[in-house]
Amino acid sequence: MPWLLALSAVMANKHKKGFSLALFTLSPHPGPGPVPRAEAPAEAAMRLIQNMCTIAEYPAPGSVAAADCCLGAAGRRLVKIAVVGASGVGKTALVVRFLTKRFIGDYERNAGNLYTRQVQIEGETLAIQVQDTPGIQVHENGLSCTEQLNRCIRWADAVVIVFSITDYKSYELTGPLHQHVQQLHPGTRLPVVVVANKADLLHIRQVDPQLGLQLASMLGCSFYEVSVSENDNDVYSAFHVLCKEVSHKQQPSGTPEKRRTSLIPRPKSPNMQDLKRRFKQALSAKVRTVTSV
Ligand SMILES: Nc1nc2c(ncn2[C@@H]2O[C@H](COP(=O)(O)OP(=O)(O)OP(=O)(O)O)[C@@H](O)[C@H]2O)c(=O)[nH]1
Repeated sequence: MPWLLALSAVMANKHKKGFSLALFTLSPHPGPGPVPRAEAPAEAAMRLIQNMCTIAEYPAPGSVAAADCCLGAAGRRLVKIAVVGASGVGKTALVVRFLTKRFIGDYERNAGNLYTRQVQIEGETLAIQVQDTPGIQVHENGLSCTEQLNRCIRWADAVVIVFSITDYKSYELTGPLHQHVQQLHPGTRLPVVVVANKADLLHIRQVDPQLGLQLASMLGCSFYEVSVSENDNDVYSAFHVLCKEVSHKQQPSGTPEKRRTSLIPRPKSPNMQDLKRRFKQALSAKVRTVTSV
């Protein structure tokens, strides 16, 4: 579609220059929904692009600067999220829905774009970067993750694992993928949310909602079954929950630390009588030394 190409070109171009796109809608609000049929596609794409502004230059995932960076534009705290899953499950659709509140319906095969927006979490504005990743191919002998994908996972503070309810294989990938994510972050537990997409396609469902829920709770993750094509609230909630988890993790609570230190017993104040006695002893020893000389 030419208008889609125009949008991709703008995104790709910004990308080359190291820019990210940001949408200045901060909190959930009733979105305009899918692009109305009557609107000319080129017009819709232009409106979409105009809604986006560049807020900052960010280092690309994988670079040393990116790895060290935890502050976004204007000194805001930065949360980096990678969206991973099998091919065709709707990763790009999910990211675009989250960024623009729109479902466009036809996407270029993923080129691994990085997007930025701001969100309000518990009264604080956070800059969040969302990395769309190429679909993982499922092989007989398990996961086949490219180095590019591994770099994105290492770069991320949190991960969204997406599967499609119409593709059992994509569901089966979730467990091994979660394990892989955690292995790439040794010594810490990376926040992960599991998203089952395409909930509108009930007639071709292959994955029961209970299965997704059970798996996610076994993995210790939040779970959302969503239809990116029909609804943006659940999509927003999934990202919001993840950002909140990262935000809490980034701020190791000062209060328990304080509480812990206050539990350590203070040394007893020295006994005055004892001090006087020791002082006299020291004094008389000194007098003895002087007289003996
Ligand atoms: N019916 C329906 N279709 C969806 C939904 N989400 C995505 N799709 C469609 O699924 C197809 C694949 O979507 P993408 O977003 O390109 O999937 P992807 O996971 O990024 O795919 P790769 O780039 O190959 O990894 C597209 O035709 C989307 O329109 C949904 O919630 N419902």
